[in-house]
Amino acid sequence: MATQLKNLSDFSHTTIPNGSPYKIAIAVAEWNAEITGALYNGALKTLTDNGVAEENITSIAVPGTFELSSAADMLLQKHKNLDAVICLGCVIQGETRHFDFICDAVANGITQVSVKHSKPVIFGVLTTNDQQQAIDRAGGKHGNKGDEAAITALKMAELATTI
Ligand SMILES: Nc1c(NC[C@H](O)[C@H](O)[C@H](O)CO)[nH]c(=O)[nH]c1=O
Ligand SMILES: CC(=O)[C@@H](O)COP(=O)(O)O
Repeated sequence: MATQLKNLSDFSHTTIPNGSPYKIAIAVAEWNAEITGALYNGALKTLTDNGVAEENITSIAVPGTFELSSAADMLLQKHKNLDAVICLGCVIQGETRHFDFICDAVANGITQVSVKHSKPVIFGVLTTNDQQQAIDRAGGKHGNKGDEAAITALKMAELATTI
């Protein structure tokens, strides 16, 4: 179902795992900072609301969305006890093909880092046609994708302990 039809931040809230056992990192892109700041605030609140201790959350900033996968790799390399990394960014379509290269690179990069480390690396990246679509998904009428990324991190962290 498309986001247009639903506020996805409401999904599965009844089954969010208790986050108290987990250590989570958040990497956030500085590009489109108003949007990524809102994603970050949503993710942070969702983690702490669900029991993740503040001292168990590591936050770092990177210049742009393109840098998120290498940042996630560095975090997982350095902090072996992390249970998940949440990557937050916002790429807005411009006039050229730049958008496609960044989106492809970050989606593939995050997948590769996740598989390399066998750890959840969450794709909390907005890839929108315009600024309004981004606003709508960063605490606007379609919810906050930062919340969803945090819930996904908790679900995947729990899955890793049960598999
Ligand atoms: N245009 C957007 C960018 N561009 C910057 C790249 O992410 C990257 O930092 C640069 O190419 C250097 O490697 N980043 C975004 O997050 N959002 C954009 O819309
Ligand atoms: C990611 C983009 O498409 C954008 O920020 C770059 O803009 P442009 O393609 O107009 O150079």
